[in-house]
Amino acid sequence: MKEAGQMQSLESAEARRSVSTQTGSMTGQIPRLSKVNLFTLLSLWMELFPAEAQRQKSQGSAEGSDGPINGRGEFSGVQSKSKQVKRTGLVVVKNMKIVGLHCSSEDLHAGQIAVIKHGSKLKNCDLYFSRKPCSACLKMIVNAGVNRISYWPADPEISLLTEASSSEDAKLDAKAVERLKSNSRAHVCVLLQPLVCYMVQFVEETSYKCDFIQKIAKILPDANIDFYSECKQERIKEYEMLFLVSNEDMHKQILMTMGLENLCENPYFSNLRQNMKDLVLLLATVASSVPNYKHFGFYCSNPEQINETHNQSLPQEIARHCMVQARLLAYRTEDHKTGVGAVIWAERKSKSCDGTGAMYFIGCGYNAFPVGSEYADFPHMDDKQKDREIRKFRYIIHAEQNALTFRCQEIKPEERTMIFVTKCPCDECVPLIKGAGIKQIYAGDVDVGKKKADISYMRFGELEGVSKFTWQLNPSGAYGLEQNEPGRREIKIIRKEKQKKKKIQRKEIRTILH
Ligand SMILES: O=c1ccn([C@H]2C[C@H](O)[C@@H](COP(=O)(O)OP(=O)(O)OP(=O)(O)O)O2)c(=O)[nH]1
Repeated sequence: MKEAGQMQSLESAEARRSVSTQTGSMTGQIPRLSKVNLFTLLSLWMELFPAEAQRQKSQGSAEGSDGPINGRGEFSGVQSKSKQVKRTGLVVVKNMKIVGLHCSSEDLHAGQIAVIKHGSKLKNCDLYFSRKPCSACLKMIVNAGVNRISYWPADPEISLLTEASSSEDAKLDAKAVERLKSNSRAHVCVLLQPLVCYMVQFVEETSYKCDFIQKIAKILPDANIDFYSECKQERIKEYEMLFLVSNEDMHKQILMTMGLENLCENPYFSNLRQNMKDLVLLLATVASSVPNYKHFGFYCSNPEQINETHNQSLPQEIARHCMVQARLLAYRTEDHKTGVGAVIWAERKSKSCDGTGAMYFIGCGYNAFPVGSEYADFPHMDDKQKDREIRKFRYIIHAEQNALTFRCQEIKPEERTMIFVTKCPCDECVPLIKGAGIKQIYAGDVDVGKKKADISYMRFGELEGVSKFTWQLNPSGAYGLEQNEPGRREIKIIRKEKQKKKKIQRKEIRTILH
C-alpha cells in the first residue's frame, strides 16, 4: 500500500507539472501519459512483438485458426490450445526507469525470461505484465524479491477462457498464484489509472499530425484521406479482440477466479472496463500513426548502401513496432510543444531464448528537463520568443540523450545497435549517437537540413558511418507504381530538390573554405 501511495503522489505531482500550451489545443493543457499507463501500454505492445511470429512463420508452424499465426500472418496472442499458454509482454522497471522489455517465446514465459535476463537484479523492481503471470513465473519472480507485480486484468497467462475439460489446470494454477501472492512480500495488483482529461483526443490529434502520417498524405495526395481512420479502426478491432474480454459475464468469471471479486461489482467493474477500453483505444491510435500502408516504411535513401549486409534494415514490421514504442514514450515529454521519444535495441548474432528473435533492449528516453527539476525551474519557450535567455533549448535533455544516459546495457561494437527516434536527431545528438557506437538510426526526416535559431538539424543528412533509415516510399521502386502516378512524380521531384540542395551546400562550403 505504501508503494502504491508513493506512486500516486508522484503521478499527481506530474499532473501538476502539465503546463498551458502555445499550440492552442482544445483544453489549454497538454496531457501527459502517466508512467503507470505508459508501462502498461508497453507491456501490451511487447505482447505483440513480431519477431517470434516471423520465426515461427518461417518454420511453418502456423496451426490454423487456433495457432499463434492468424490468417493475416500476424501473431494472434494465442499459442497452441493444448499448452493453454498466452503470449505475454513484460516491462521491468527499476527506480521508475525501464530496464527491460520482454515477451514470451514458444519455450519460455515472459516472467521466466526476466529471471534469466536480470537474475538477482530483479530485487526491488516493479514488473508490468500484459497478463497475470502463472505460478511457474510468479514463484521465481517473488523469490527474486521484486517490489511490485502489476498485470492487465483480462485473461491470464494460463488461459481461463478455454473449454471446461482443460480449464481444470488453469483454475488450479490461478489458486496457486493466489497462494503465492498472499505469502509474498511483493505487491501483486491491477494498476490501471484513468487517463488524464483529453488524453485520448490529444493522442488522436497528434497521431494524425505526426510526421509519418503527414508524409504519406504529402507524397500520395491522391491516397484515400481516410486511410488513417481506416487503419485505426482495424487496429482497434484487433486489439479489442486481443486485450479485452467482450463478454462481461465471462470477464467477471475470470476476475473472480483470479481473486479479484472486489472488482466484479459496479461501479468498480464498469470503471475497470472503461479504463481498459481507453488504454486499448490509445494503443491502437498510436499504433496506426506508423501504419503498414502501401509501400511506406523505413528505407535507406542512399542506394549504394542498400545492398551491404551491415546496412540492411530490419524487417519493416519490427522497425514499425519499435517506432511505435518510441511514439508512446514521446507522450511523457516535458516539452509542452514537441514530444520526442527514443528507444535503443541491439541485435545479437544468434537468436535468443525470448520472443524477440535476436533483439534485446538497451534503453529508452523522452525529452525532459534534468531529473529532479520542478516545473518553472527552467525556461519553456521556443525560438519564437525574442528573449533568448528564456528559451528551453539549453536546458531540455533530448530523448536520445536520456536513452543513452539511462541505458541499462552496454553498447557492443560487434553488435548491430539501433536507435528509433520519433524526430530527426539534431546536431547535438548526431555525434552522440555515432560516438556511442550505434550502427543504425530509424527516424523521420521532417526537419533535416533545417537551421533554427537555437537548434539545428544539419548533421543528420551528412552523417556517415551510421546507416540512416527514414520514413519514405520504398525507393527501390519495386512496388509497381505507374510511372505517371503522383507518388512516383513527387519522389522524383523531392530527390532532384535534395540533390540540388546538396550541390548548393557543397558550393557554399567551398566558397567559405577558399
Ligand atoms: O534530436 C532531437 C532533437 C530535438 N529534441 C527535442 C528537444 C526539444 O524539446 C524539442 C525541439 O523540437 P523542435 O526542433 O521541433 O523545436 P520546437 O521549437 O519545439 O518546434 P518548431 O521549431 O518545429 O516549431 O525536441 C529531441 O529530443 N531530440
